[in-house]
Amino acid sequence: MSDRSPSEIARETFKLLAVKRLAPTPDNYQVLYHEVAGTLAPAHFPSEHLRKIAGVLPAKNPGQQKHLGLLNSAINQRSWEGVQNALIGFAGFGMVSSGNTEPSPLTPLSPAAGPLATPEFLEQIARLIENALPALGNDDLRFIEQARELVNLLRQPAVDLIRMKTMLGNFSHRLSFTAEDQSEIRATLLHLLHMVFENIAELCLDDRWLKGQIDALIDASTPPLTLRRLDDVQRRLKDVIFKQAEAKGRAYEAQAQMQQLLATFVDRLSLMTESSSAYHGTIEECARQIEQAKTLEELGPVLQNAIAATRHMASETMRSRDDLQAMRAKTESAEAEISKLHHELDRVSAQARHDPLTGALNRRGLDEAIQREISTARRKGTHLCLALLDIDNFKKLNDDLGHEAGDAALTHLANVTRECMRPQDTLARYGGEEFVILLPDTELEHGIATLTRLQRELTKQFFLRENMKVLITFSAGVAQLTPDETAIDGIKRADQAMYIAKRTGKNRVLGG
Ligand SMILES: Nc1nc2c(ncn2[C@@H]2O[C@H](COP(=O)(O)OP(=O)(O)OP(=O)(O)O)[C@@H](O)[C@H]2O)c(=O)[nH]1
Repeated sequence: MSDRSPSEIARETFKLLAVKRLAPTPDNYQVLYHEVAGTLAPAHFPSEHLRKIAGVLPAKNPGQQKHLGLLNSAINQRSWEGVQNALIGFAGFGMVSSGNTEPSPLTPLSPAAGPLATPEFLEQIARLIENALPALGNDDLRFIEQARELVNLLRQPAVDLIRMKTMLGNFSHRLSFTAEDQSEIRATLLHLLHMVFENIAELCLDDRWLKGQIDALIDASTPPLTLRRLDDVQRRLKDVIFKQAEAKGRAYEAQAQMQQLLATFVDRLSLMTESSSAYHGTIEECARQIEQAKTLEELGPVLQNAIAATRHMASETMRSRDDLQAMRAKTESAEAEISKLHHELDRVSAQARHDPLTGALNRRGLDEAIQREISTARRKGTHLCLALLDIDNFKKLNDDLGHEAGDAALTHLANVTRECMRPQDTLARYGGEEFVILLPDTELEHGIATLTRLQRELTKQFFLRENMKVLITFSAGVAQLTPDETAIDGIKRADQAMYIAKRTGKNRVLGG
């Protein structure tokens, strides 16, 4: 330790700074001071560098400003501990300050919290978990409980991050199992559904309509699934169930008819047996009396008896024959009625929700689809467009090329439209040569663009008839449904726009 006075040491230090050509900074001065004084220099403290860092740190809110102030004063005091605390405080701003119950982004959640662990960020994780839950089903009660606990914890004003980390880890572990289970269950259910369809197909080999529907069902329920395709499965299945219920009813009816016929037949048979055994008895008795008769007078009453018994027997037989004939006629007429019903049913069920010619939905199918789309759009707050298109000069096409060509042109249009549509769009045959397209989540401008694209597509994909390229054009009206408009009003607006498109030259798409 030097015995010189501090002012002497200071003078010596300044000389040394000059000799060593060092800048007279506080750090350099301090180091040389201790060298001259022979005292132990404290560890180097990079005040200048730390001040530079403090200078570039953001001070966007009072919390950051406060901790920057603390940092600067710690640098001035050359306190590593103060610097460390100020930096941790700066990084973890965003917790409830003492004495204040309101969540505040100004104070740290905990020393371990990073700058992202703000209440907003934690709320996002809580919502993510809540939104994911419905997709994972309700089977695993422990999993749901765990998720709820986690969501509650995330929403607490002062989050224990260590506990949250452990719970998030456990949750994510369980989530992976549950998600795997769900995917397995889905695949197995689909497999079962296919088996059910195949089984129905086996049972109705003789019914071409049902077989066609079953093939379509198997096709529509093959992944990748979309809500639209599942909806198609549902509608087709309803048709199949309807038709099978009717077929079962018919089978019961035929069976009851048969039973009645057999019962009458057995009745008649027993009556005839009774009458014929009585008749045989009478005839045998007559034969015995004839054998024993000695005179012609004795034979008279016996013959009378025999004739009466024979007449009775003949009339009984006639009655039974008439009854059976009437029964047969009744059965035949019932059979004819059933067969008529069968044909009617074939026609009705084939058209239950799909148009048999184009495969598009029919009016009934459209009514259901439109109601569903309207409620989805209202629930999600999205836009729904309805487009109504009518083929131009279709009568001429029919007249020039024949009705069959007209049918083929309708099918062609439906096929090209389906190719152009998104999976969530719906095509329905509204009338003879009129179609409706439902465009969910679509604003008017995009609805019009979609129909214009379909027009262009039809100029590329010609309808071919006897090696002739026939251009099919249409006029269309598009309406975007307003929040409280009914399906009928929406279609009416689209129809009016389509009508104007026809009146103003055809082959046009107009907004309604
Ligand atoms: N081939 C066929 N023709 C049909 C069908 N449904 C309706 N039609 C015919 O479509 C034609 C429609 O004729 P119009 O209503 O005069 O319409 P258009 O000839 O297209 O005239 P614009 O609409 O003014 O362009 C009629 O001749 C109907 O017989 C069908 O399923 N198949």
